[in-house]
Formats: sequence, C-alpha cells, structure tokens
Amino acid sequence: MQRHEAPTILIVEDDPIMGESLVERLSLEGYRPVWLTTGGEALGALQGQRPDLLVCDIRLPDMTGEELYHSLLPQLGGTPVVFMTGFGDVSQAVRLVRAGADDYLTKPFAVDEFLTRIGDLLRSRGIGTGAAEAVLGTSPAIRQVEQLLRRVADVDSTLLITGESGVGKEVAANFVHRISQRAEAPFMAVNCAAIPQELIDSEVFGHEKGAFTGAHALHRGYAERAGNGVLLLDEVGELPLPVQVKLLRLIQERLFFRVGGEKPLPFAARLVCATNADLEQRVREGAFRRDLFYRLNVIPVTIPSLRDRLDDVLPLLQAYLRQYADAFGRPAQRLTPQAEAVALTHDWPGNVRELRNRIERAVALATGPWIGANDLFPESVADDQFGTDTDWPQLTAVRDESERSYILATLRRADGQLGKAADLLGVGRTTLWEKMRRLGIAMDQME
Ligand SMILES: Nc1ncnc2c1ncn2[C@@H]1O[C@H](COP(=O)(O)OP(=O)(O)OP(=O)(O)O)[C@@H](O)[C@H]1O
Repeated sequence: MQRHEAPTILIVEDDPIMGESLVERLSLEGYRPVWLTTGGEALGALQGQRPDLLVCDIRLPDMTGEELYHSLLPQLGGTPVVFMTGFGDVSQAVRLVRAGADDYLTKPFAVDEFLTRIGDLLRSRGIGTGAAEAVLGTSPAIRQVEQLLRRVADVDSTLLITGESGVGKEVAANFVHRISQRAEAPFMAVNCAAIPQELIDSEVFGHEKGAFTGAHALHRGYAERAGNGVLLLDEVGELPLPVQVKLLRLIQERLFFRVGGEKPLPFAARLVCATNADLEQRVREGAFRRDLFYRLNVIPVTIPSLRDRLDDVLPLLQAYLRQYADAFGRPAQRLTPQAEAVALTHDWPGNVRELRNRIERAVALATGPWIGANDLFPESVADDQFGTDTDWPQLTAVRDESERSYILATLRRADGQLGKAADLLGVGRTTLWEKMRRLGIAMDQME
C-alpha cells in the first residue's frame, strides 16, 4: 500500500453496497480508501505498508472480526481499528474494543457519525485530512466559529468569547490554545466569579511575602503561571473595578505587579476573556470600565446557544454516550428514535453542559443498550405519571430509587462481589454495605 498525502483507509467489507458507498464518501472527504472483501486479502495487504486506519466488518466470508483482529495484531502497530457490526454481534465488538480495537459502529449507522469518529481517531494520531475539520461541532454555526478561532489562533490580540452559560466558552478557549503555537505552554483558566472579590487581585496577579496579613510567602498568580501560554479570565465581567485597572495596564503595557510588589513583571501569555454577561450593559451601569471593554473586545467571538445549532445535539449526545459508556462500563449504546426526537425539541437552557449532565446520568443508570426519552428527560415523564400533588415523589425517594438501581446494576456487573462493586462505585465496602441495608438490597435481588 503506497503512503499518499491523503490518509489511507483500509476497508474490509464483503457487502458490495456498503463497501462502495464507504469508498465513495471517503474519497469525497479527501481520504484514500482501499477496499478489500475478505480477511485473507486484508492479511495479505498488511504484509506491505500499513494504512492510517482500518475499518472492518465483523462478519467476513472467511473469518470473524475477532479472528482477523488477533491475526493482524502483530502487523498493526498503532493503526486504529474500527469494527462495523450488526446488532447480533455487538458482544463480539465489545470484546474487541476491550482487546484493544479503537471503536465500533452498529449497522445501520449514519455516515456522518462514522466520519466524525474516524476523523477523531486520526486526529488523535496526529493525522488530518487537510480539509478544515470540525472539532467543536458539525453545525454550520459552530463551524463558522471554529474557522474564526483557527484564523486568530496565532494572533496575539485579546479574544473576547461570549455566549450563554454552558455553551462551551472555555472549550473554545482551550481549543485556541491547543491549536496555537502556545500549545506546549500552560493553559490557565480562572473563573473570576468563583473567587471571593477580595482575593481576586492576589489570585490573578500574585502577591509578595508580607503584602497583607496572612501573606506568609510569595505567591505567583495566574498571570505569572500562564507563562507563554494562554490566560483565560472566565466571567471577566465580575472583576472588581480596581482589578479592572490592573488588567487594563496588563493589556496596554504587557506588565503587571504582584500585590505589594514594586517590580513590574512582564506578561507573556495570550489573554482570552469570556463572559455570559452583557458587558456593554455592565459598562452602561458603571460596573465595567469602558476603556477595558474596548481593549478586550478586539476579537469578539460569540458561541451560539445549543438551541440555535440543533445539528450539534445528536452528535454531542452520541459522543458523550460513548464516552460515559466506556468510562462507566455501561451497556448503553444508542438513543431510541423517541429520545432523539425529544432531544431535538428540547430548549437546552443549560446548553452543552446540560446535555452532558443529562446523558451522563442516563448512561450511569442504564441497564440495557438503549437510552430512551424517559432516561434523558425523567422530569417530563414524571409530570405525566403522577396525577395529584400527594403522589409526587419527594427528592429523597427519587434519589434512593436511583441509587438503588445503580447499586444493583453495579453488583450485577461485579458478579455479586461486594469488594469489586465498591471499587467500581468508588466507595468503601462498609459504605456500600450500609447503603444496601438502608435501601433494602439483598444479594439475591441481582438477577
Ligand atoms: N463543542 C463541545 N464539544 C464537547 N463538549 C462541549 C462542547 N462545548 C461545551 N462542552 C461541554 O459542556 C460543558 C460546558 O462547557 P464550558 O465550561 O466550556 O462552557 P462555558 O460556556 O465556559 O460555561 P460557563 O459560562 O458556565 O463558564 C463542559 O463539560 C464541556 O466539556
């Protein structure tokens, strides 16, 4: 196999329609697909050069995916492998992933989802298609934001990232850092709203020993620790006015002073600020300095709310579903069509953070391969289920029920071994035992 500029993708698939359509789409996306139809051919081809990625059907005419994978292993090196499986063979696919394969897709799958996954895998190996890739999302709105961020990644002017809470402002700042020439230097994120007002100055700029009561030692602030990297001031609108003055000076002169310090220190990092507040409104109210606002607003970037880019909802849900299912060792694999439909009509007031929390919870509680609408939006289901206010379950009851089913599922996974279940849950054996007693879980309930 000749190594071309475009990443080579070896497809092993005996179904002609599937094989042809993958070849066609991969070529359009700038890859170089090579299509073989049997395991034997794949073994032969891999005697020569390695592809950048191997996509393999789990049921081949001459061998199973497992047989092929184990025979190929010595020749694969770090080549990522993705299996394609029918529903009946999912357990084989799961075994393969446990054995080291990178991913699997259950047929029929959406080609866009397939492309996202292989794109991620190739990127994680430092291989790109050369085309502008979608890292933050696939909707046109977020792609536009991503293109802007790529264009300004290596410009040193201040970035001001705005958007509702949970839209991914910190993710965007982190992305800029990762793709910039500063990537090897630190990324320092400071949430200005989370630090008590009287401490912000010394947290951001540091303090000298003895600068104030309690300043027992010299403290280097975030501005200093960011070095040549990126300093993200999240919720910048919350900075008290005196600190705003220091920030203005830091931007204008690229210098700052530790609290109690007399020696100016150079500021070498790139400043990125983020806010979900309307800074112009805060300027009008006198709570934010106008001159600082202009200084920050050199490159404004607005991250659209999730409800305004619904195209991102399903890919994000799927990506997090996979991530949490792997992390928690849960059987969840897919969303039911109803769950997808409800997710697309939901308003997502908490944006991506809400989406992530919902799917994390649903996967943690999942006992089968499907995530339903009720699992994602339990509150709307509860609404229909309970007629009167007295029937309405109290929080403790809901929490107990959810703990109970999660403990039971964990015990099943741990084959009834209490110690192993406690480890999986991250609690001590005694805590687990006491919880089981309180929640009325007997070992024989596990079946
Ligand atoms: N494009 C994305 N892809 C994957 N996950 C994302 C994306 N955007 C945001 N998230 C996830 O959503 C959550 C919120 O993201 P982030 O903290 O960046 O939001 P934010 O806008 O900075 O929120 P806040 O205004 O509360 O500071 C995080 O868990 C993050 O991983």
